[in-house]
Amino acid sequence: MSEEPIISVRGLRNQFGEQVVHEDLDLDVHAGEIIGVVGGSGTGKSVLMRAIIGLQQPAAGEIRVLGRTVHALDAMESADLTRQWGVLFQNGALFSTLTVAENIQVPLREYFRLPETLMDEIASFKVAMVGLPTDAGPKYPSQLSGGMVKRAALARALALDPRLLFLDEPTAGLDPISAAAFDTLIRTLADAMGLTVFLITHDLDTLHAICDRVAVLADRKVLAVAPIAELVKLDHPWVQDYFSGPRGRAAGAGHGK
Ligand SMILES: Nc1ncnc2c1ncn2[C@@H]1O[C@H](COP(=O)(O)OP(=O)(O)OP(=O)(O)O)[C@@H](O)[C@H]1O
Repeated sequence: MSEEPIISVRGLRNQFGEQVVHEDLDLDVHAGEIIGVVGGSGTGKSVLMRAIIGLQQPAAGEIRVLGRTVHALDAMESADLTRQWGVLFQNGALFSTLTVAENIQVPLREYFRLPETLMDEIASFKVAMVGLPTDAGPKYPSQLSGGMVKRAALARALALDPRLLFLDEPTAGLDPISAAAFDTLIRTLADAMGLTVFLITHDLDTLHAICDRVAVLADRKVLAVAPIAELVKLDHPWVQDYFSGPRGRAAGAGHGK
């Protein structure tokens, strides 16, 4: 693990009017890890992700990503940093009027002027990388299954070969078999590409299967960050309900824990 965390959040405060979502929140994410982010509905997982990628201006605190302070960059520095990460938003729809290949090329066109043949080669490579069949490239999103749409969106998020990947509930809405296959894909790609992954999920199987550590959001903070085996020992009502309730126990048992 590198000396400086890839993501470092200190004293973060986010609020909307009177509603304080985060207060004095700290979090470090280390290079090469898959960190799962969990918490009850409305605890601010998506807001935290949006703050880290610069889409939500915090009321206080500092966020550093890859050694740079996210909310203190000029437009060029910001663009330079932004291309180091890929994002799959919660309802991260593809552009419905573009084919899969064209969707993958959107971020490429934003940053580079490349010959069309090279664009097509890159799109084909990304399609293969996420385990889609070759003929998925010319298809429109409406012609794909839910699992294939997620893979295509992942291919788009990986278009610029990012160092960091942000995923907001990537397996939501998938059947268990497709979800497990998607988990495996994330782990395989993360290992192969040396990616650091910030993964918001409610899916206990995902946490057990692929996360190195899990951050629990509660009481406006990151309550704890640890491997699941340690987290389950935490004496906090939400943590106990979540990890040691029937679904948590079943997911743990399914992964030999
Ligand atoms: N742009 C916004 N304006 C006002 N309130 C917002 C905004 N974005 C988020 N919030 C509020 O911030 C809180 C945290 O929202 P967020 O979407 O981060 O929760 P979450 O933990 O990701 O929830 P879930 O698990 O249900 O997706 C919620 O109460 C939400 O209503």
